[in-house]
Amino acid sequence: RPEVYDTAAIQKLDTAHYMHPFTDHKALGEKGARVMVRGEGIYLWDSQGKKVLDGMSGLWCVNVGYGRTSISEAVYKQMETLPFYNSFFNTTNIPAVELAAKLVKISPPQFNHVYFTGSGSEGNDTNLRMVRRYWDVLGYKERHTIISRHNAYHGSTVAGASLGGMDGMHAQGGLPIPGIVHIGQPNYLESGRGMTEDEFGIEAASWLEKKILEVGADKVAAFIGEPIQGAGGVVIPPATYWPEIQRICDKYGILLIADEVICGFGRLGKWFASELFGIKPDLITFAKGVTSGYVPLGGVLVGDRVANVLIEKGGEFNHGFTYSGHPVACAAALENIRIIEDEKLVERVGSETGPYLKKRFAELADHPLVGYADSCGFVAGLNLVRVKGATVHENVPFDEELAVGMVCRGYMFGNGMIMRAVGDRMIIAPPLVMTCAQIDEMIALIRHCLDLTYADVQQRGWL
Ligand SMILES: Cc1ncc(COP(=O)(O)O)c(CNc2cccc(C(=O)O)c2)c1O
Repeated sequence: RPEVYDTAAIQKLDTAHYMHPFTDHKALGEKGARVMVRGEGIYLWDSQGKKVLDGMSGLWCVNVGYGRTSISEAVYKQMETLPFYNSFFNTTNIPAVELAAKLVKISPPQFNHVYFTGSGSEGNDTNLRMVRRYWDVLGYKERHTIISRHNAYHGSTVAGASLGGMDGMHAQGGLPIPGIVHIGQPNYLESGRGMTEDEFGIEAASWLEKKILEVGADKVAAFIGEPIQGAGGVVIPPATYWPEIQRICDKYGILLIADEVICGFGRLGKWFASELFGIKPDLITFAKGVTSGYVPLGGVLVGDRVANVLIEKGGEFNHGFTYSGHPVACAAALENIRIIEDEKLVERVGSETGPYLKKRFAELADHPLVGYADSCGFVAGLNLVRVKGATVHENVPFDEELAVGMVCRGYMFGNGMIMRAVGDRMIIAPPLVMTCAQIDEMIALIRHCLDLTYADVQQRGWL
């Protein structure tokens, strides 16, 4: 491809024909989209030759970094032999079988079966149908309700968006669908005032038991949660939260679904975050990091408790997708996982680069704009505040409509760094291949952009 691109022409066509996800199309049309053309390692280039450090791994997914020719070679080879075949009608294909076996090997011991989909949303739609089918087969026809959390993100299909707790999504399309209810999120900053983190973790988990008793335990099928909420702004729960959630699920016999679309495949320093948080989920949703985003793939790790009932007593499970077990996507995933293993990326994030990122990122809390900074493995977030208080609960936020997070994001993008703004919370989820030296480079870039943002809001009189 030419190094020089006619950006204006591409933007014109883009605005004329391409409706982007989660986008105000008209507003975007007025300024034109940034055209990304190449990736290498942790960097991206746009059509105007600008290089940018991809602090978000694309969309939380490019765990092995860009430019992995061994993945494109594996995809090319598979394309050349069997570019597609389905797994309906008693057929299968080798990459899907090998990937299922591989996922069983690297996942916690209760998982011996895998269900493939094309995305994380489809994975959560599969979860909803699976857990309801499980209880039906066992004769508990009433156990159909799934409990989730406010501000959770579980996808954008009707079930995925309903399982999610994003009000803006529910408002478009009459969601949530019946049988899905939400409890508060374990956000210490937001709701933990007057409690220690550990006390708040127990309190937040108790909201699940309250909801179960409100709905009626005999009507609850499952609880779903992200170990760490990603799109909701990197909400890292207190250490006491998940073990208490597990205890409550066990007490009422409720299935536990861990949505690890972001947290899986090494991002938190374990193959799966459930191991880190001391929970034993019955189902794990995965996508993103399974192929590092090179080819769309998602699915569900199906624990023995559910698999055995569906397999031994369920007969035909009437669910599935054209691209379930897609051979090319599975071939990409197999090579992606081989790279993660070969380069020991999970161990590196767990014992070297994750702790280093934690240390360096925490230093940003000394910046006058930063009221709180926290991280876990390779996800991190910091809060931009107008006034820093003596404690995190005494920080004074900016007025929401000033959208200081977007001002900061603008400086980041303009200075060669991609950092996501969720309100005034700035988050990163960098590629797992990042070295300590590159972490230093990223922190320096973030600090520089915080300085620019600070000068800007000072000049506007917003402080
Ligand atoms: C935890 C979780 N579960 C399910 C999905 C849905 O996966 P698919 O997109 O492949 O259907 C996700 C996806 N996560 C996601 C998707 C789009 C935007 C953002 C953001 O942070 O703005 C995050 C996710 O983060």
